[in-house]
Amino acid sequence: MTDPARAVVEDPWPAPRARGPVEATVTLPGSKSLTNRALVLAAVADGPSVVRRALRSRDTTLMAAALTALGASVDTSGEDWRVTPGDLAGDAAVDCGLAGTVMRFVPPVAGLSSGTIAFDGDPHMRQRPVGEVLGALRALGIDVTGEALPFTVRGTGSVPGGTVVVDASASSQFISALLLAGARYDRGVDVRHDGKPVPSLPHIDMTVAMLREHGVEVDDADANRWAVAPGPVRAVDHLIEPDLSNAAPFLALAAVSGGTLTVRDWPRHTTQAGDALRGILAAMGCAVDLGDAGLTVTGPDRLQGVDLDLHDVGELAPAVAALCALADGPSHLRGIAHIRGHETDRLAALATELGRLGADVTEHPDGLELRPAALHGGVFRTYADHRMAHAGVVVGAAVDGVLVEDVATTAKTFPDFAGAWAALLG
Ligand SMILES: O=C(O)C1=C[C@@H](OP(=O)(O)O)[C@@H](O)[C@H](O)C1
Ligand SMILES: C=C(OP(=O)(O)O)C(=O)O
Repeated sequence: MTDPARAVVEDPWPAPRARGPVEATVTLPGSKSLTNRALVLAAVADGPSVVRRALRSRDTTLMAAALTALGASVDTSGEDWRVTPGDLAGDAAVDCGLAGTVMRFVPPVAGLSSGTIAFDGDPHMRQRPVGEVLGALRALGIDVTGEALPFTVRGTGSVPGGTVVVDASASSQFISALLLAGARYDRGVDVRHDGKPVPSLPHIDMTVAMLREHGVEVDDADANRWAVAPGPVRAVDHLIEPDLSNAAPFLALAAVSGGTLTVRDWPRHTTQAGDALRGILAAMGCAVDLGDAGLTVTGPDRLQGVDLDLHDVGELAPAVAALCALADGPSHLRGIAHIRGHETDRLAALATELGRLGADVTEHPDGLELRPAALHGGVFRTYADHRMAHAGVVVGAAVDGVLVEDVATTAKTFPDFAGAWAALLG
């Protein structure tokens, strides 16, 4: 399959430097996690629906294409995407790209089709974990061949369902995947986790909340158990919130420049894990205010180091690590062994690339320690990881001569990120 993010990069991007306090208000594109859940739920629903202000990025267009391959009709021509469920009787191929949500959320839907569905993706996607999901689908009565990409799902038009035990310590997406389509299985699904603690729990809460919006009965009263009752998934329209995790580099810009940045339309109540940025930035010394204009962050004179457990919000680690590398005091980021299985091994990548720019970093099995050091320019490699690019540009805003390799990899979740970033820094 094609892998645009891995193209050889001749010209790394000179990350623009903040020459003074950045003062700006930004409107961010929609949430990847909300958009891709809304698309899956729409495809298994009992009628047509609309995903308003859908994020248009590589991960979400791959999801739309995957669901189309499975027989749904997804009209992505406007800002609001119209989804009409449909039955698939033939064979199909699904390109997962580097999208965890496509690789994990679509196979449980493929089990409901009546065809042979072949899954593959970018070269690195073959390394990312999915075997627990595939094993669970087999236990629920689906014919699945393979333990990782490439793998094949043979649907028979219905899935028995039932109780299944998985070890979701590598990714919360294993649980979300089994819940999203579970109501359409004959006996529903009763998913139990057995293993080290599940990371990114807010993302499972997001899945449960959205299922309930669709009229699906979910029992999550006990820790490490989620039961979805069999029944129809009601068609409902969704309005997608801005992507709060992708707000991280923008808010970080206020933090490192001593400026003030407002992200418009920041929800007062949300299931997005990225909302944790408010507490994280406050702990680093920023002034944080959630008001009618949105979320406003003002950077301090001196950025403080932090000791944080990011187990629930691992996807924020790259931008937070970049801030810690620029802080005045030592930092320890813990609880994030699972991010070694993200778009790249993020702990190794951050230790290597921040270290290359002069940061004093120690890599631990489950985190990073960073101590104050004088950073300098150089090439910051991104390993086809959008959030590595976010880390690189944050350092580049504060340090002369940082060149970010393959900044276009940000297209995974953010259209024209480099353009939006450059516009802020003039
Ligand atoms: O369900 C989701 O939308 C996500 C869950 C999390 O995955 P992990 O549990 O693998 O960290 C998160 O990091 C990812 O960016 C999006
Ligand atoms: C881990 C991430 O993505 P994915 O949905 O591909 O797992 C991420 O966006 O940080």
